[in-house]
Parts: sequence; C-alpha cells; structure tokens
Amino acid sequence: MAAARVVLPQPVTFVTGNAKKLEEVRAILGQSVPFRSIKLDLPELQGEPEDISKEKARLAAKEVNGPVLVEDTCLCFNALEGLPGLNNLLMAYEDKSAYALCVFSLTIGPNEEPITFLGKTPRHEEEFAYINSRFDDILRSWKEVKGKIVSPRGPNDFGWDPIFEPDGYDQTYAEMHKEEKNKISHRYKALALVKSHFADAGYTFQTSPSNRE
Ligand SMILES: O=P(O)(O)OP(=O)(O)OP(=O)(O)OC[C@H]1O[C@@H](n2cnc3c(O)ncnc32)[C@H](O)[C@@H]1O
Ligand SMILES: [Mg+2]
Repeated sequence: MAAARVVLPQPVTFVTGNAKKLEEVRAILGQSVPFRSIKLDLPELQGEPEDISKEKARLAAKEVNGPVLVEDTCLCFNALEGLPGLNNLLMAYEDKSAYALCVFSLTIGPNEEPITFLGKTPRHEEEFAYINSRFDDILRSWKEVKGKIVSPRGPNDFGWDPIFEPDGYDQTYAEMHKEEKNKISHRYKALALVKSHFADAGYTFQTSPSNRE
C-alpha cells in the first residue's frame, strides 16, 4: 500500500562503523536511496534483534536529528538454536548449518517510530505470531540466507565471509566476486525491502541529497 508523500529534511544517514558493510550497502542501493554515512558511538544494546535495531535507530535519529538507517547482521548457528556464536564452539557440533540474517531500521526523524526490515522468515507459527503481536510495522518477506560453516577460504577482509558457504554454492562469501555476493546476500535481501519501501513511500528531500560521507 502506498503511503502518503513525506518530505524528509535531509538525506538519510546510514549509521555504521563498518567500512565493508558501507561499501556493500552503497553498491546494493545505488541511487535508489540517497544517503550519506557516519559512525556514531552508540551503546551496545541487548535483546531481540528487532528491539535492538529499533532502539539503535531511535538513538541515532536523536543524535543526527534527521532520518537514519541502521543495520545489524548476525551469523546464527542452528546447532546453537539460532544463537550467534564462535566458530570454535561450533566445531564441537556435527550440525554446521547456519544462516545469515540482516535487520535494518529506518526512522524518518527523532520523534518518529522506526520501521524495521527483517531479512528473515519466522520459522514456526509461534514465532510468526510472536513477532506479529509485538511489531505491526515490520516488513518481512524474504528469507535469511541459509548455508554452512566451513574452514576459512578466500580473502579475510570482512568478518565471517571466509567461513560461510551459502547453500547452492561451492564458494564461500569471501571467494565470490563482490557483485555475486551482493546479488544473493542477507544484506541484499533486507535492502530489497528497504528499496521497495522507499519506492512506495515516495519520500522527497528538502535539501539536495549527497552520496558523500
Ligand atoms: O557499526 P555497525 O554497523 O554495527 O557495524 P558492526 O561491525 O558492529 O556490524 P554488526 O554488528 O552488524 O556485525 C557483527 C559482526 O558481523 C560481521 N559482519 C557483518 N556483516 C557481514 C557480512 O556480510 N559478511 C561477513 N561478516 C559480516 C561484522 O564484521 C561484525 O564483526
Ligand atoms: Mg554493531
């Protein structure tokens, strides 16, 4: 459903301290969502991924005093019932399956409620009901990226890319060409939701957007 047109006072600020993540978000969003980026020292939050993401967006929007986008990513291990974990710990388990998931939250201003984009499909009816009962503004229609944990292969310049081999591929994320990772990744899937939200909402900007930091 298309929302009413909203004029944003400034381009969206993507808040991250991770240069590799920023590179991918730039490549995936292209010109579809005008944004700039900054690093902010925000407190480490605890809780459910959706709660953490929303709270991060609220805190960031207060600091920036404008629209912000934040992202959190996690590599979750099925052997640990979806908990993010250390690769070494996983070695004790036979089940090396894992999934990468990405949560974005967008808030259009410091006094606005964040909208969360969850690159994850609830696993059970109960989980679905739980998420629905707590959040009425979560956009979720994509699945997380399933895969398995392997011994490291490929360049070691971005987090757990060398140890994550997505299902259906014989390369780890690190071994893939960047463009290929960006076409299938958890980040790509979650950003597809962000992009379609932007297209539907038809946001316009008061000041001319700049893509620089
Ligand atoms: O400032 P923020 O945006 O929070 O950046 P961060 O580095 O803290 O990033 P996250 O909390 O989202 O990610 C947790 C860890 O997962 C790593 N990570 C995130 N996305 C990844 C990806 O696509 N491939 C490999 N590792 C990734 C990242 O380097 C961190 O070590
Ligand atoms: Mg972080």
